[in-house]
This record gives sequence, structure tokens and C-alpha cells, in this order.
Amino acid sequence: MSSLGSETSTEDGGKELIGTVAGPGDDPNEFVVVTPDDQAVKTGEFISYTVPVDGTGREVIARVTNREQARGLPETFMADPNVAPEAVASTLGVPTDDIDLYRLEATVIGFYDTGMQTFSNPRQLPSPGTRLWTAPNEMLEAILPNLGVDEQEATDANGSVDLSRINVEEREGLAHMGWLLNREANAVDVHIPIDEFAATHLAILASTGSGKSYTAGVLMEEMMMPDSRASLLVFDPHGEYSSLSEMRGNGIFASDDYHPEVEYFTPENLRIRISELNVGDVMSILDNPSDRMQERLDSGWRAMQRRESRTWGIDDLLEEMRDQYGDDDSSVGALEWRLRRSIQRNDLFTTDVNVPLDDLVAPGRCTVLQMDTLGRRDQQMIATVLLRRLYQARLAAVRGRGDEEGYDGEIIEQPLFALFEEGHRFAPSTGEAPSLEIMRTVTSEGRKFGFGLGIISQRPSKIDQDVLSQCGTQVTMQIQNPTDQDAIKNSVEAAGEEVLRELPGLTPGQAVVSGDAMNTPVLIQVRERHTTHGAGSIPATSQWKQAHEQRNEQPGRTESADMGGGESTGEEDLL
Ligand SMILES: Nc1ncnc2c1ncn2[C@@H]1O[C@H](COP(=O)(O)OP(=O)(O)OP(=O)(O)O)[C@@H](O)[C@H]1O
Repeated sequence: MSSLGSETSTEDGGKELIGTVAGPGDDPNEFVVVTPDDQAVKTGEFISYTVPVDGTGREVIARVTNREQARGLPETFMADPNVAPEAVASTLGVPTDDIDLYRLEATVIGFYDTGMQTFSNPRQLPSPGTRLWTAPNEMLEAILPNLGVDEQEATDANGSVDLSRINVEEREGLAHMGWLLNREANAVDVHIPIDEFAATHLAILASTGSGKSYTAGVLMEEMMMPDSRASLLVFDPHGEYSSLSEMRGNGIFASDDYHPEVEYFTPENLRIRISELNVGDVMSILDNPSDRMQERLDSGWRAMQRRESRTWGIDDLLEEMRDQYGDDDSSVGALEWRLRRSIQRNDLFTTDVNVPLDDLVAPGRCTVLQMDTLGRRDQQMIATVLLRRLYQARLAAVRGRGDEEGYDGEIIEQPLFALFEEGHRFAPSTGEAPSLEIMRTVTSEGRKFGFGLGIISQRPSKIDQDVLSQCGTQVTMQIQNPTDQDAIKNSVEAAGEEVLRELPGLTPGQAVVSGDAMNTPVLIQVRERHTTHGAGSIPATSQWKQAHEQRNEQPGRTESADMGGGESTGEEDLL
């Protein structure tokens, strides 16, 4: 490795001199850097240079987007793998010092503007000859995520702005997701503001096995820390989050006055009161009701909803429809069969039990709805009814309806965050799902009412595009499928070319974080979980072997398997 001239190449704070600007690049925002250093600068690295802006020297950050060799030893020197190219060079008397030269392309991100609290593009490329440095670790920690660092915090005792002096770890309400992939582990820790993604929603998108639920687990752990004490609700269609209960006894999550609560609900205690369904929900679960049936159901259902009692059932509804249309109406007869089969005989629905929302959600409580024993339609139904009730309860709280005389509806005073594994199941891009409408409502309006959603999915192209495009923060992991990459391109505003280019090459645990929680997209390594990950793949070969050994140990099994001995040949069992 060679140094740039005779100057020392490093400064305090891990800032390293890496090269010199050669000139502008192909795009207006791009420039070219020549660097002799073949180790320090990888694609994706953040580099910096200083330019005068309004009379003040500003440290501008740029991202390296491409790296190629500009000069090196001739390829013929590498023809024999048994002989080092340097040995060939020395035999031929060719000097090898300072021979390697790299050409980097970099895109300007901007300088951090403490007034605007985000990056500002100086709209001026560095002049040829400008010296480039790796951006300092502490500064990157403070300015890559959207932490709203302001001038007061960033100003040192001499009155100069110094972004490296911000101690991110002292700030509250941040989720430590991991660290910048291009730097050493924990050199640049990435802490994202929970308030941002809890308000404007979150999407975690990746192919299966890339680390979506692991990352969701990391974020939930962070949200349940003493300085956040979230009110979380997890819709868990596969029962993947049972290990979150480990947070209860783990000191990392506790403080003098706080221990996180983790509660599990199963379908047995999540029954849906029939009167909570609206007529659209019912239509979606009935088998192809005709127009006449729909008309009768609509009228009957509305009449039932006007009643004071909330504990009516299918018999009461049928009686109402018969009152309206007569005892012999054939459409009511056809509806009876469908209603009894889809609702009355389904244990999920009941006339009177309704889990109080206060039992379900509370500050400092993570509630996991374990729905793995239910079919897709029943899972959607639970999500529909719960989301609708929670949304109404938040709306009532924000609008101060609790103080109104005569208001007897539910109220949830604290903001909520609901996380959906298999998000495409609840907000699908095609086909009917009763939950789609309320998912759209919460993602478009929830911000105003303190109701955030997190959508996890391995098939971004199968998520309703309105819902996906409302997820302001995105954690995107490995995705190779071109249709899913297109869905991300079309719905994720922050997903520029550089983000999309990264996706196929990521390995499990690596992610691009972009959107509202960030000032610019970054590639990170997600940190390890404090709780056990509950969703690993099942190791088939060891489990087959173990199961087979156990089977052999069963006395009856070995005897009947031994066709040569004992009284049974096993043939009797077949007769
Ligand atoms: N940040 C990480 N650190 C360590 N291991 C990780 C990390 N992220 C993922 N893994 C490993 O990768 C495996 C797959 O992760 P995970 O179960 O979260 O994938 P997934 O995308 O949710 O898959 P699926 O779609 O099948 O649910 C896990 O078993 C876990 O061990």
C-alpha cells in the first residue's frame, strides 16, 4: 500500500486520507477519485471532502458507487498461479511500488445541514485535486439516520459545528439495528429513530431465509427497552415469536421501574363477536352470495347493527331477515345455510365474548397473536376486526371523545405499533381479503392517530401497492426475484438504483435501511438478538436420523421389523 505523497494518511477519529479527485463523472452528481489504496475503499463506502458553503468550510459526504483498477501489473505477470506477479516483476526489473491505482466513482450525498436537519446538496462537485477522506465514524453515526441533530447539539465550546461530538448512545427512543457493513463491526453503529417508523410505518422485505423475522425480532427488542416501552401487537401466522417471552426476565430490558410484559393470545381467547363484523366482512366469507342474497343480508345486518344489544347471533339475524322478507323467502333460506356453515359453526365467532382492548394492548407490553392453527381467512378476519377496533379506539383517544358525555366506545390512550408477519396475506395485491381495507386506512391515516404498522413479507409484489408505498421506512434484505425487485422499485420511494443493485448480493443478516428513519439509505449488518431466534429452519437430516433411532427403540417396531425372528412376520398386520 502506498501513501498519498509524503503526508500522513490518517487523522484522529478514524478519518483516513484515501485519494484525490480526478474530475467530474458521467452524472451531474458524480465525480471520479483516483486512489492508490486497494484496501480501504469499498463500493458503498462513505467518503468526505471539504467545500466552502456561504463562507464556511462544510464536510460533504459522498458514496462510492463503483471501483475499478486504473493501473496495475500487466495481466501476463499473473499467467502462472505458482509464481507471484511481484516475483515476475522483480525478475524483469519492473518496479512494483505504487503501481496499483484505482478509479472510484462517487455520488455526492451532501453536507449535513443542522438547520434543515438533513443533507443538503452543495450542487458543486469537488475540483480536481481535492483530497478525499473516509468519513469519520462518529459523524456517520450522527448523520446517516434521521436523528434530527440540531445546531445547538453539534456546536462545540469554540462555537464551531462538529458533528462527531454527538453521542448517539445517550439519545432515547432509538433502535440499535446493527452497524455499517463497510466498516468494522460496531465501528459505525446504526440507531434508527423509533418515532419515525412507528408513525409512518415500516416494511421488512426479503426472500425467505434472509433474516426478516430475525430483524423484526431485533426491532421489537429495541422497542421494548426501558427508554421506549412500546405498545406492540404482533400478528404471527406461523408462531415464530414465542421466544420473545425471554425479554421478561432479561436484565437488558429492565430498569428500576420497568419490566417488559410479553403476552400470548391464541384463537381460544381471541374470539370475534359477530356484531363486530360489518356486512362487507360477512360477504367476503360467504360462498358466492347472489345479488338478492346480498341485498337481504345488507338490510338485515344493518337492522341488527342499529339494535342496542351487541350480543346478537345468526338466529337473531335470520329472524330479522324473515321479518323483513317473509318466512318463505328463498334467498333468506339460501343465506341461512351459508351463515350457519361459515359463521355459526365456526368456533372463531361468538355472540358475546369480546377480548377488551385494554387486555390486549398496554404500554410496555408486547402482545403476540399466535394464529398458526387458523386458516388464512380466519387470520384475516381476526386482523380485520382487531385493527378496526384499535383504530377506532385510537381515533377516539386523539379526538378526546372519552370526555364526551354518553361515549361508551373503547379508548386506547397510548400509540400502537402492529407488526404483520406474512404482510401480503393481510394486504394482498390481488384477490379478496377483508383486512385489506382497514390496512389501507391505517397505513394512510394512522400517522395522525399514533397507529403504526410494520409489514413483513417475502413477496413484495404480492402486497397491495397502496399499503407498501405508505411504509415510510424500509428494511430490504436479499431479493433476487425480478418481479419483487420491480415491486420495490415502484413502491419504495427511497429505493434508488444503488439500493436495488445491492439486493441480490446480500447474505442473511445484511440489509439496506432506507426511507423516513434515514437521511440516506445505508447497508448494514443487523446485530445479534438478545432473545433466541424462534424461526430457524428445521434441520431435516439430524431430525430424520433421531426419529428413526427412536422408532427402532420402540420394542414392537424392532420385533416386527425383524422378519426372521419372533412369532410375527409382520404380514399379519397387513391382512
Ligand atoms: N442478523 C443476523 N445475525 C445472525 N443470524 C442471522 C441474522 N439474520 C438472520 N440470521 C440467520 O438466518 C436465518 C434465517 O433468518 P429468518 O428466519 O429471520 O429468515 P426469514 O427471512 O424470516 O425467513 P422466512 O421467510 O422463512 O420466515 C436464521 O435462522 C438466523 O439464524
